[in-house]
Amino acid sequence: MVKKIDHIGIAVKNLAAAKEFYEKVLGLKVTEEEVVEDQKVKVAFIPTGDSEVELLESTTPDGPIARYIEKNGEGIQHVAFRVDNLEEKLAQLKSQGIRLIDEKPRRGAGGAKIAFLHPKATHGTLVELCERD
Ligand SMILES: C[C@@H](C(=O)O)C(=O)SCCNC(=O)CCNC(=O)[C@H](O)C(C)(C)COP(=O)(O)OP(=O)(O)OC[C@H]1O[C@@H](n2cnc3c(N)ncnc32)[C@H](O)[C@@H]1OP(=O)(O)O
Ligand SMILES: [Co+2]
Repeated sequence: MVKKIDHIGIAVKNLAAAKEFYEKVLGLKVTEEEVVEDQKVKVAFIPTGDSEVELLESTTPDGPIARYIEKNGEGIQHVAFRVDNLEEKLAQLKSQGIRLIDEKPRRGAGGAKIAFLHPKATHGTLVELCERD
């Protein structure tokens, strides 16, 4: 079951500069920062009520965030939905013929289990599913 929007993933060129906008201008607070090597990103999480903003800076010129910015500029790169059982959800989507980027859960920020669905299968949005303890 999908529970809520877990986070909105925003691709930025410079994490420090973007953090400054969210903290100093919007008055929000970054609570966690982490490098996720598997995704070639450095992330900062900003809670906003029941969901979070995830700022993403690429750690390499060839990662998904670098490629996204190259094509589109900075902006919303994905929407992440919280699910209670990721493996079960992926099996269901697979049986429905939905194009998955990740057929098995990967390790995301904060130790979450994550998997991406292809934007061509979702009416144009890169969707992340995530399960947290
Ligand atoms: C840390 C973790 C966490 O939360 O814990 C994260 O979030 S990591 C977040 C970063 N990691 C990821 O994004 C991993 C999953 N992403 C990927 O595997 C890739 O970025 C893909 C989504 C498959 C795109 O790959 P690539 O750029 O090589 O493909 P491409 O440029 O040929 O794109 C294929 C088609 O999808 C579209 N497309 C590409 N990226 C898109 C996006 N972010 N949102 C919507 N559409 C997108 C392109 O415009 C193109 O459409 P047209 O053919 O019509 O032109
Ligand atoms: Co994410």
